[in-house]
Amino acid sequence: MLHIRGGTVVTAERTLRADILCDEAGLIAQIGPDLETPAGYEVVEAGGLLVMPGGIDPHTHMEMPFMGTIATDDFYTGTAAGLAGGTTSILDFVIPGAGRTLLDSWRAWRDKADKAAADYGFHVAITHWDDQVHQDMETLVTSCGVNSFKHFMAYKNALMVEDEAFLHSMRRAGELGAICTVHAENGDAVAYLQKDLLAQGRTGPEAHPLSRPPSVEGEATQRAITLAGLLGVPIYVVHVSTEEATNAIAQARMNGQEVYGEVLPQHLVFDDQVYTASDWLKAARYVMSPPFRPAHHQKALWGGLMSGQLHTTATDHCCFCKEQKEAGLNDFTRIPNGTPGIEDRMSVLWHHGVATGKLTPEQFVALTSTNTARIFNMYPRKGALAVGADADIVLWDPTGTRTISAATHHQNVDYNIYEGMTVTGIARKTISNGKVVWDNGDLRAVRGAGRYLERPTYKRQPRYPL
Ligand SMILES: NC(=O)NCCC(=O)O
Ligand SMILES: [Zn+2]
Ligand SMILES: [Zn+2]
Repeated sequence: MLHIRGGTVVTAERTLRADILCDEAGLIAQIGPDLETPAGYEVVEAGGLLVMPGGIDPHTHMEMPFMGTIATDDFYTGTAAGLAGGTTSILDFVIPGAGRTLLDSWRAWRDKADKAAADYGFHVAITHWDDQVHQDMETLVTSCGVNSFKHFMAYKNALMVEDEAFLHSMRRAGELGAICTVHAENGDAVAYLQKDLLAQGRTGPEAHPLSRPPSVEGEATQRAITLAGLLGVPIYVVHVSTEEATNAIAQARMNGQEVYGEVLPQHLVFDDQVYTASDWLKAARYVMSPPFRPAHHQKALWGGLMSGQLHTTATDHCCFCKEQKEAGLNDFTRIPNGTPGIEDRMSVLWHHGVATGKLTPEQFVALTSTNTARIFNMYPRKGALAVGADADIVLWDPTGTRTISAATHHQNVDYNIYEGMTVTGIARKTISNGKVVWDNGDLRAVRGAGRYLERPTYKRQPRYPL
């Protein structure tokens, strides 16, 4: 039981001086100025610190089987690293293996995630369509606490979903009160360009962004929005990385369509120059999809976040070590796609967003926690500092600094994309379900302490006639 004393509470709506009491059940019991410390409560001094809802990362891939290998951060190490950076919940992805049902796959992910140190929920990927998928979607929604499904328009011959199956899935999700999310890149175009580049002898990581130019994302984003619009269902676009996609989302919203966009901090701070490194491994470590873009796209992403046309920040945390990346030494299309970052999302966004004056602290809370909780129907249990909410809280030092390095990070991966970046804005203490789990450098993550987040459905009416 904790008494968080003397801090400045920041929510997505407002900033005020207040104390917070966290009870035995790990819930917020009281918020107010100058509270008395009840008997048996430990005092956590928060003077000079901001007290904010714990971060929620809506896009991670812990121990994901992908491109012939498995991402190295598992549900324990990955969520523990998140706690060190102020993130107290994640939404990960169930990826159905070949021949496995959605339900079996969901159970397998539940087993894997049992060791998580922080709370977690799942989006479930739909990669094809048949009667079993139709049935399992209902079971997942009604009995398994799943209210979101994922669609990959890229990764042809692997995870890619055809438009017809995507439409079936969106209609079904709409009927069930779930939301569809989408990785928007034209997978056919990517496969075509990859083949072309390899035929030209372009085998190195510098060919990766050439195989997935911005227009490939722009087209797929527009297509996803169009298909969702045909059915009158909401759509959430993951890892928006281009001006084209940002504009498509903003335009659709202006037309009254319910469209959400997610941004990764790495797309806000790195450009396509990362692929020009003469050291192969250095460039390969930045191979992720969508790739890093020419610098002008960053301006559009910041603008989208600042104006409210883009809504959440995530990491797409997906770790592959040197030996795994080296699978693509002679062929860039075999480099496992993915970059780490769960530990650094909040600091990088504060440093480049709030400390530079682009975002207010309240917007920071909205973009790192509250909007995700609202979109994926976890609010106000998550994403809020309110009586009755889970006591997932970060005590944030807005002027504290740290230099990011693989030598000191807690992620189970042998590099850090932000290596050497000194950031202002750090998590001094992280509280997960009422327990201090990160205390100024001391990580006290508990294996298995994380709980599965059952997310109820939305009560929505389609906005257009089906
Ligand atoms: N993003 C990435 O490169 N790897 C993880 C899978 C995905 O989200 O596309
Ligand atoms: Zn993706
Ligand atoms: Zn992803």
